[in-house]
Amino acid sequence: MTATKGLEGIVAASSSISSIIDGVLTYRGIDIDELAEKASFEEVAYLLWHGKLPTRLELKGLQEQLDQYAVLPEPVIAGLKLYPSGTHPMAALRTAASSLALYDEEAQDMSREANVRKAIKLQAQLPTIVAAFARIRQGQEPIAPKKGVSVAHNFLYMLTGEEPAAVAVEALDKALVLHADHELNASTFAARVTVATLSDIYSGVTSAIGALKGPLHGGANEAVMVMLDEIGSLADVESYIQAKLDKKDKVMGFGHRVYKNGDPRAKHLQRMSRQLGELNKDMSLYEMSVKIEEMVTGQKGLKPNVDFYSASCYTMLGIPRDLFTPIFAMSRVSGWTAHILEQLADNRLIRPRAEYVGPVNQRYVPIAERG
Ligand SMILES: CC(=O)SCCNC(=O)CCNC(=O)[C@H](O)C(C)(C)COP(=O)(O)OP(=O)(O)OC[C@H]1O[C@@H](n2cnc3c(N)ncnc32)[C@H](O)[C@@H]1OP(=O)(O)O
Ligand SMILES: O=C([O-])CC(=O)C(=O)O
Repeated sequence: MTATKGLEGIVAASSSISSIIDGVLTYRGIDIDELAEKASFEEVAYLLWHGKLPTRLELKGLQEQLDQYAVLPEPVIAGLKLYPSGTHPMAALRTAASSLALYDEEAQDMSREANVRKAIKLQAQLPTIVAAFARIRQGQEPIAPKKGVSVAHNFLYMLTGEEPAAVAVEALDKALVLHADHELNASTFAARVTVATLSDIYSGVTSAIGALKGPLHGGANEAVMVMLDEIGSLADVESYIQAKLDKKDKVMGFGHRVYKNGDPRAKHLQRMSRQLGELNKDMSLYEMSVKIEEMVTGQKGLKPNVDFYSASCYTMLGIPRDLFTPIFAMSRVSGWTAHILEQLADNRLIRPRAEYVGPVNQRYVPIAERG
């Protein structure tokens, strides 16, 4: 038995949710380029869960369910108020998402019908948690969700208490579409491993949030912004990035386990970053990002991934950098839950083997003889 480090190239599940074939990403067979231009996030979530685009009536039904479920149980809000100051929003989201199960009477109901309902509940509630926590940590009261508006609109409204600009809603909606699913990435795998023991959907999503938090995965979008803030200006990009490349340090937001010729989502976010810069009449973050890309791609051949240009986009939308990964989670929960439903529909425990590389033929030495 020989281990493959990081399971690179190992096919660990069959799935009909999203595919990456020859560098092309599809959700249920539809090219992400088309979905990014034409679909709303709610349509995409429905597509991921049900394998087909919704009719007008089905979309209306989903909107009504999202409206109904977006309100958090009072004890979950009370819990958010107890977290210590300085708690990272991803840690808060992980804990609060887990606590949702305590107040859902059907948390342990493993029927498909109940699990689809819980997928919609989680989709509705995660944005409310992120926005509520963002306000609570600043000493503000959370804002109740609005009915009849999109996830993107509602999130920006709950964050600021103001009606968001149409252009901001459109940009966030597209970002949510682009982040919704991505085959067997680390957090989705974590979700599938968890529910494959027949644990509940809340446990699966809690595992996934924990896996997304790390900077090699979803946490990279925040790390990109930390880097842009550290650099500070276009004039300082060259020396900063060159020093990183010379030391063989990783430049966050570049490289990918699967895409070697570029992440198809990055171009949409790059375009969005340029457009938001033009709109804000401040091209500095966009220009810094482009310069970083020129250097990293030029010298290392590494291309930007989904986390690179999303950082400048979210900042130009006025979103604090430690909310970037929670925003990723509030989109990806659609994909996680679609994968959980798929796993449970044809379940088998996920339990690979390890290649043992430790000592052999050792004996127990009584404690008195151990020196
Ligand atoms: C939503 C997402 O999860 S997208 C990914 C988000 N993560 C990041 O942006 C973090 C930065 N990128 C990385 O750490 C990696 O590219 C990962 C984690 C995405 C992929 O990792 P792996 O497939 O294991 O690639 P691995 O780390 O083995 O890299 C291969 C080589 O490219 C180098 N490399 C990979 N990414 C980078 C990077 N961002 N900056 C500099 N060098 C890099 C590695 O150092 C390694 O070099 P070596 O062969 O000389 O040792
Ligand atoms: O697929 C991966 O390994 C990471 C990624 O891009 C994602 O989860 O969107």
